[in-house]
Amino acid sequence: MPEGEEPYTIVWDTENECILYIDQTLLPGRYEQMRCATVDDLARAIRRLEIRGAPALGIAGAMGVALAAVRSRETDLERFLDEVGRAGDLLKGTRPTAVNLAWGIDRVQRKMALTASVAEAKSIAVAEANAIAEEDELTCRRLGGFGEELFPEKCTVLTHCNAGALACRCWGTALGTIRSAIAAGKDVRVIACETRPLNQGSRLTCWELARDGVDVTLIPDSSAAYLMRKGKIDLVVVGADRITQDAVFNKIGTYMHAVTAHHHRIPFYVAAPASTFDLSRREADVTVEERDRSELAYCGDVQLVPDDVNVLNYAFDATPLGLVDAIVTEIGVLRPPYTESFRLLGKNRENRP
Ligand SMILES: CSC[C@@H](O)[C@@H](O)C(=O)COP(=O)(O)O
Repeated sequence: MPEGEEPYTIVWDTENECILYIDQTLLPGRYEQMRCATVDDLARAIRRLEIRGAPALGIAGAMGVALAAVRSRETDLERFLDEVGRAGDLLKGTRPTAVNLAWGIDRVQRKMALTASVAEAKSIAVAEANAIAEEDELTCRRLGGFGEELFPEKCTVLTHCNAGALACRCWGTALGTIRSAIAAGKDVRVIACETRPLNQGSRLTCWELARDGVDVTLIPDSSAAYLMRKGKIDLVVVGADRITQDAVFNKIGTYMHAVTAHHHRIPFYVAAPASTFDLSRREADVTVEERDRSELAYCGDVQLVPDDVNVLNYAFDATPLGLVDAIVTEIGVLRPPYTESFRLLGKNRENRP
């Protein structure tokens, strides 16, 4: 990282062989870099959403494998790889819907499996995790460049959750398209949905856009439909946690925006890297993460629901592809019919690591 610049969301600390990350649960009140030196610490940080957002989870998973590797005292290669494999499985279980986490873990483990010694496997693990992090920045900037072409010269864009710099190494996916449109001289205003119950929209999206001087306005999630009806939204752009053959998984509430945008004939776009595609699966094959009742039942120390009432807290929903007007990737903009676009994307991925 160039001196004087802000830290990336998540980086490998070469000197101390550990992970440094911005704790996203503290924002917007505190902007603090934390250290994570064990796989158990990393698993806890991911479960608590201190590290979150699909591409950032991909980097975290990759660095988690590197962490397990450098901390291991095992000298036999086979037993060493087994130990690192168990660490990978533990990390995969922390967030089952966001496919980038498993993707990052598998990619580093595949490279390690080709090595001839423990020492070589350790250095390959660190190198591959760093490569994934560096590629993420290039990917977001490329994706942003393709995405900005979808923006009119002057527009108001609605986004949900946080698919920004904090959800990646930097720049962002959905917010990357917004940043690229602004960098191209377009006049873009952003409407950020608060994203109940954990408020990634108000806490993170508003924080990072306001800091960049972007014109951003916060709304409750429930205002989106009315603003669309009043003609106040020109397009919607969101990120993704997993894209299957038939649906886009993203933060709970995304489907609601897609249906409403479709009703009002407002373009609904998804921005996601190729690593978020899971084209061997369909919507029905994917486990949607359910989170603790406390996230809905409390606001800080204040109880919001009686103890004996059931709470259902899905972290994500799935939007059928029929509601998605385009998917912006680092390879280009995919348009319906997606069967053909996905075939080309799959071919392109075969030629990459
Ligand atoms: C570029 S990140 C895209 C998604 O990961 C984002 O929109 C999202 O749903 C994140 O959910 P979270 O539960 O905060 O990890």
